[in-house]
Amino acid sequence: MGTGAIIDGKAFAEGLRGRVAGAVAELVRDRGFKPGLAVVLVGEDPASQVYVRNKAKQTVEVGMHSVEHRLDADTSQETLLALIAELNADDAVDGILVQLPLPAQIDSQAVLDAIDPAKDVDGFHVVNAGRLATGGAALVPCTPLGCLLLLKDRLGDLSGLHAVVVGRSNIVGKPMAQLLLGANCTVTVAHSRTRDLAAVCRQADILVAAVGRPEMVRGDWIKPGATVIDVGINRVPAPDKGEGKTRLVGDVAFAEAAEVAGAITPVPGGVGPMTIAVLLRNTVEAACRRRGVPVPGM
Ligand SMILES: Nc1nc2c(c(=O)[nH]1)N[C@@H](CN(C=O)c1ccc(C(=O)N[C@@H](CCC(=O)O)C(=O)O)cc1)CN2
Ligand SMILES: [Mg+2]
Repeated sequence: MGTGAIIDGKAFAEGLRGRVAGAVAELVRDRGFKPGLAVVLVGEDPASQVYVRNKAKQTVEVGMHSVEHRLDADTSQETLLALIAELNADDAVDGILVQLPLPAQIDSQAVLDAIDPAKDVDGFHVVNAGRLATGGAALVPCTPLGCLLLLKDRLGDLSGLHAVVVGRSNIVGKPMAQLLLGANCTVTVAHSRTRDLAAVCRQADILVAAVGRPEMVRGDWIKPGATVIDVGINRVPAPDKGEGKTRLVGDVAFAEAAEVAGAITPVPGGVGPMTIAVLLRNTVEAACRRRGVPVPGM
């Protein structure tokens, strides 16, 4: 097997943002409303600050209304819930996103479940998770939906393929498994306690790695020709770049895996950029559904 093709998530995300911008322009022109997204950041986590800034910037770039709320790290759950209630009631806000992780004094799921499910553009509310699991009209978590879009773009029909998802988080692993089931894959969910994980991965036509362990999935875990989606974003020391320097790596040992895979997403530039592009798409979808307007093709 030669070197696998690189799946360019950055380019795909750029195309998706262009289609979202087209849909927003159409809604403004023909329906007289502009979708709006509110992002909420609690605390000063540097990575979260970057993500929230990029979300607000890209919201404006596609022509939508953007609202940003930054709260201190010691904000109480009560204060955060009061802000969510305000945003739920604000008609200019179609989507509400609370950046994760939240500080330890806050019960994350309680906050996520306080968001109006119709405005839950992250798809983390228990109602949207339930709808996704039962085939209803859900708002779907952005990262796994981004992975599915990349897979369909690469492979077309996924019916009958064996997909192995490594990781069982509510944010990626579980919704990813639901989406792949919905696309008629045979799905295995593996995790840190799975016995002979390498052998399980070797059965995969589609391998999705979402464990948060740098370069855990090795080249010899991959079936020749498989499509590999690497959700991991791990910052590791890079002494070769100089003292104290770091670099980003995924959950997959990229160079080894690319030798065996049919196609693979890189880190950075693979799944990561899809997350925000899908968030914008979900916001348009939420805005249209709330108003009973057909969702434009994106
Ligand atoms: N409420 C949410 N919180 C978090 C989510 C989420 O979807 N909703 N996902 C992640 C963080 N995230 C967005 O919030 C996110 C992660 C990564 C990227 C991205 O573009 N990554 C780049 C590399 C960026 C870098 O240099 O650090 C890439 O992979 O190419 C965008 C968004 C956790 N929290
Ligand atoms: Mg917590």
